[in-house]
Amino acid sequence: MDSLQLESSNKIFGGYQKVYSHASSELKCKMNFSIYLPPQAEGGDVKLPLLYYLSGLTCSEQNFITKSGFQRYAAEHGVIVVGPDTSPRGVKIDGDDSSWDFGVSAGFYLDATNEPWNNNYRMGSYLNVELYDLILKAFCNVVDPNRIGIMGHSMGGHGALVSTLRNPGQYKSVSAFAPICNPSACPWGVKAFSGYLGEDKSKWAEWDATELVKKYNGPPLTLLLDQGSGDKFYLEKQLLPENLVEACRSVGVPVILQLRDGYDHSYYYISTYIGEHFDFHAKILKA
Ligand SMILES: N[C@@H](CCC(=O)N[C@@H](CSC=O)C(=O)NCC(=O)O)C(=O)O
Repeated sequence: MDSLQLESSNKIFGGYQKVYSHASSELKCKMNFSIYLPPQAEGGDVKLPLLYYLSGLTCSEQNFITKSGFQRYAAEHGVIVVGPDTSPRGVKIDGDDSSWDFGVSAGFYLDATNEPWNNNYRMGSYLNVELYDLILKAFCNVVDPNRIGIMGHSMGGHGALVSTLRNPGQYKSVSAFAPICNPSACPWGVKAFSGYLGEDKSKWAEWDATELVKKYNGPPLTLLLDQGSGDKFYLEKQLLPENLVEACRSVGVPVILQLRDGYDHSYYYISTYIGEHFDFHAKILKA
């Protein structure tokens, strides 16, 4: 683990919540990620399932580990959980900090093709290749490479869905809280995709779950979508889960949409249902 620097380590529910930093070659900057090692990882003689959690706009790796309470469920199920940051950090591109929904902490888990973003904003390759390989190598004694799933929230829900649909078989289970389901058709997505990918909408479709699912040709997959009915971003049509459900149904990809009465977009909502998502993933990853 020479290339990893331990930033923090705290005991919680019998395991350890750690944060590491490393130099990313894709993003050309120093990045943090979190990893929860449940008590079952102690000793390193059992290989455990791994879940990625992708956070939303304005987040770092800290929001999920301090606010969701997921460690209780990860410890119960014996699942390792990794949480990357949401964008490159400290690369200083003009305009990267002028709004909260584009640039810093808003990397959208894609590979930018438009200048000046294309040099650093490569979160798609960072997550699905660089960090993925680094985790398998650095934690090879405890991670089972055949039992990896992914989940996320909002922009991170979009990231979880597109990562799964673009890389068939890499993630065996997927779920999302209040995901941005059809970014080509909502204000957040139009702003991000115009900036990172340019105006050619055929490139947008490559990073849009509602478009990708229509062409999915991989192992059987059930998408678990979770949505609070009182979420202001849902009501403002930033999230559009119904579009993804309709696309799934049109091609026969199983999808579950859980509508949660009165819940908003916050970590109060996520912490209420995170246990159900661990049950969903554990059932698939431990089958
Ligand atoms: N600043 C915004 C609200 C930002 C916000 O709600 N961010 C969400 C993710 S939104 C989609 O990706 C979040 O997870 N925030 C972090 C948290 O700890 O709650 C506004 O002004 O509305």
